[in-house]
Amino acid sequence: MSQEPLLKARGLYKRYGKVTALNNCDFDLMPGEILAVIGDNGAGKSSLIKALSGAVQPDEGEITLEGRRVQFSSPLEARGEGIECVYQTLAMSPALSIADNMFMGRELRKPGIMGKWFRQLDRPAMEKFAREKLSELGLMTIQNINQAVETLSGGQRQGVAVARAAAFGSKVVILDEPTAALGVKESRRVLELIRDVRARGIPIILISHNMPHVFEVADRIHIHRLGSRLCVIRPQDYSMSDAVAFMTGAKVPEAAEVAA
Ligand SMILES: Nc1ncnc2c1ncn2[C@@H]1O[C@H](COP(=O)(O)OP(=O)(O)OP(=O)(O)O)[C@@H](O)[C@H]1O
Repeated sequence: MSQEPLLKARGLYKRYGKVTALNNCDFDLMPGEILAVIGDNGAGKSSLIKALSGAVQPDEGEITLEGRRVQFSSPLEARGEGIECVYQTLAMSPALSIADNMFMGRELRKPGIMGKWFRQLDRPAMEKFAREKLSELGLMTIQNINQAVETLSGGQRQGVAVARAAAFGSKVVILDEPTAALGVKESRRVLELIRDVRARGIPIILISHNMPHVFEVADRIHIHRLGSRLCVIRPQDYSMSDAVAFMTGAKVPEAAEVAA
């Protein structure tokens, strides 16, 4: 690798009692790439992305962003550094509108003399921003920005979550199983969104069990096994069954594959 990783982790450990979810785990995300993270159930994929996005704090190890050491004590801190994560369980407020959901926790407020949290919400500005972002990402099938999220289809909801991450994730967008609950058409749209985000120069970490999706969009595939990175492969060099064999331990990668 000639370039420096944008986001890098070395020697991460995360223990939950007797379970070691991350076991001396390394990780590299290169600028502008779609990196898929795959692994068996319980391999530690979610623990890894939670550590990278501030949702859990590793017990040991080091994370660097653009060469600078970072320690996130919450997802809010990671967001402040431009790392946005869409978790498996979409963190949305169903009763709130699309625009409100896009801004959750960082609402725009009108200027005024009062303290920040007492100032009036700037609804027109938030709606304008949400509309612009959704249209940038080709999500204008959503007609009404004030529509409650609970009235959207699964695909539209996922689209809003991805749009939110893409809008605010200035450095890294992390998507945990973004197509898991979706139909064929809706999955397609989310895969297109992922490519759109990359086209804007923002790298994406995609956690997925869906091998065809992974092989379709990923530039590289990080294979996670027993709490750490087993190897990194390029989809054009291996078949899906090779990847599954690595994941499950049925096949052991060569040294060269580990360093890819
Ligand atoms: N909060 C927690 N408390 C206790 N154990 C946990 C916790 N979170 C994760 N684990 C354990 O850590 C291990 C790794 O879990 P993790 O969710 O990271 O795996 P995963 O690869 O994302 O799995 P899946 O594909 O099934 O979502 C598992 O054995 C899991 O039971």
